[in-house]
Amino acid sequence: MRERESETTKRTHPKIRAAPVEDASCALAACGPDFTRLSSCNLPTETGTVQLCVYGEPGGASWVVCISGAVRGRQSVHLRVHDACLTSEVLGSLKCDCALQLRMFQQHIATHGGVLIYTPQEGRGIGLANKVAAYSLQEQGLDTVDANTALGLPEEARDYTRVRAILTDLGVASVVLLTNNPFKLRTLRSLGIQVESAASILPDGLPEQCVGYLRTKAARMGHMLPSSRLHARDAEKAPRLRVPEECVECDDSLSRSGAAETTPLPWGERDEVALLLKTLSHEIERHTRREDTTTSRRRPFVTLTYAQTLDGSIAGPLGASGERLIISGVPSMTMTHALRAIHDAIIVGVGTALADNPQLTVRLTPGRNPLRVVLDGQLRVPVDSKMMRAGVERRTTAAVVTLQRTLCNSAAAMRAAHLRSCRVRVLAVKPDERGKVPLTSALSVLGERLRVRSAMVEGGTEVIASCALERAAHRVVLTLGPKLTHGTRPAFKVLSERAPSLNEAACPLYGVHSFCLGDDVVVSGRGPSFDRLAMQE
Ligand SMILES: Nc1nc2c(ncn2[C@@H]2O[C@H](COP(=O)(O)OP(=O)(O)OP(=O)(O)O)[C@@H](O)[C@H]2O)c(=O)[nH]1
Repeated sequence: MRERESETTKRTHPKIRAAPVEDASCALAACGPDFTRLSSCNLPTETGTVQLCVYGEPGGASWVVCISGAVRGRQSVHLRVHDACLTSEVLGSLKCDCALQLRMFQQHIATHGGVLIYTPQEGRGIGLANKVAAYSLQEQGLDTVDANTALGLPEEARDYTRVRAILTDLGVASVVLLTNNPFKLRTLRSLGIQVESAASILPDGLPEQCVGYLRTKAARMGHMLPSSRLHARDAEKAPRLRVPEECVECDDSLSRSGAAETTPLPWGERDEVALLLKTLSHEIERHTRREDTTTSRRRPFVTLTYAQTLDGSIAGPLGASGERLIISGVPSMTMTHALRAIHDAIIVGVGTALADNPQLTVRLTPGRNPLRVVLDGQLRVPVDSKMMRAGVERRTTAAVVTLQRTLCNSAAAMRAAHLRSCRVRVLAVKPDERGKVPLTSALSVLGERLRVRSAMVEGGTEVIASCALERAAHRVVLTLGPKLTHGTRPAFKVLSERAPSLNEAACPLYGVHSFCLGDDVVVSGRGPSFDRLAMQE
């Protein structure tokens, strides 16, 4: 019997147990020198003849590779890393889309050439017996993620080190990865595999029974799936994707063509999100150049970004239950992560840090995490909150901007020392007339002391309001989620002490542009700090 059995499962599902570790096909030793090509042949298939190679180590599981066309020394080879799913591919299960994706990619490489790596990592690496135990828990109402964890198993146990060894053996120079799964993209890149871009792979004719699984993959595992596919009644007859902006991370050309007639392009090159990212990167670069040459102030470029419902509620816990209000869909969340990745810092107020305990990292797209900054006049942020944790990184990953007078208090000074010992930078500024940390002072100190050149302001209500009142934003990117919440969480506080009138406080945006992203609408415009001259130089 497995020793690390989940206590939860024992209590709530006494008959369902995780299988012994040996059963899990993921229980593979680290990829060593014994992992080699064992055999190969030409294989005629329904979709064309492929070169079939089997890789493995003595006594280990087989990694099956199908190659179509010439790939040695080639760039942009179309690659799918497909993990075994016996239930779907052999038994015809309708619970997931694995078999359809596999067949779609086989058809794709018959036309375009490419490499299919079929891995023995059944059940996302937990093995067949455990996957079936997880299915059994799903019959009792758990979703695919909770079922794994209830068994005491990780939600994701796949290891792609062998993919690198296979591609090296095949001499593939770089790949276009066909997946909807950002985890795969991140993992392959972190292994040093040259992934030039990702394209999504969305088969037509999805069975209604797999919609719940897809929905969980999108909501809990960050899969890039357009919302049109996530409604049971639409799944089967869902049209191929029509609009590119429905899938941000991955290009959707495969799904639009259905039968894979077109070549996947680098993600989002043509779409609105890519344009926004490009514009913003350009503006940040111009702003930085101007600040470096013409002023000693060094105030960062500021992008104010947040999501709100149609009636103006922003994200965060609601009421006593602490249930989170989710506003935007996965494509918009992905856009937010891509925006984070092009900024040096991300700023929130201490209220948000305490209420939401956000990570503020880049997880749904590739890219570097920004410096996480909290405006915290009383130094209340816990050192073990997610955004303060430095992890294994050596560079400064988090900073707190507090008030000079707070540091005169000995208890607060000790908290500051504790934060510093955890590699969190503590900076202090003078208070504004309300006794709070002024956003513009925080920006200046971040620019001057930490060389922050661009900052994204994400919330909460007070910081958003300060951004407007202090006219600090160079650009605003607002996501509108098509929901009504009865005004439970108003986005803006009117800081009436400082603004004689609402009209005086309101700052207009210029060059406003909007586009649909999944079910959401994104509105972007230049803010009051935008400097046209800097952009023209
Ligand atoms: N543990 C578990 N594994 C599942 C379940 N349904 C499918 N799988 C496995 O999930 C793996 C495929 O992973 P997915 O998450 O469906 O898709 P992906 O490969 O990560 O992403 P794509 O590249 O977009 O297909 C296969 O190994 C399946 O056996 C489930 O409910 N529980």
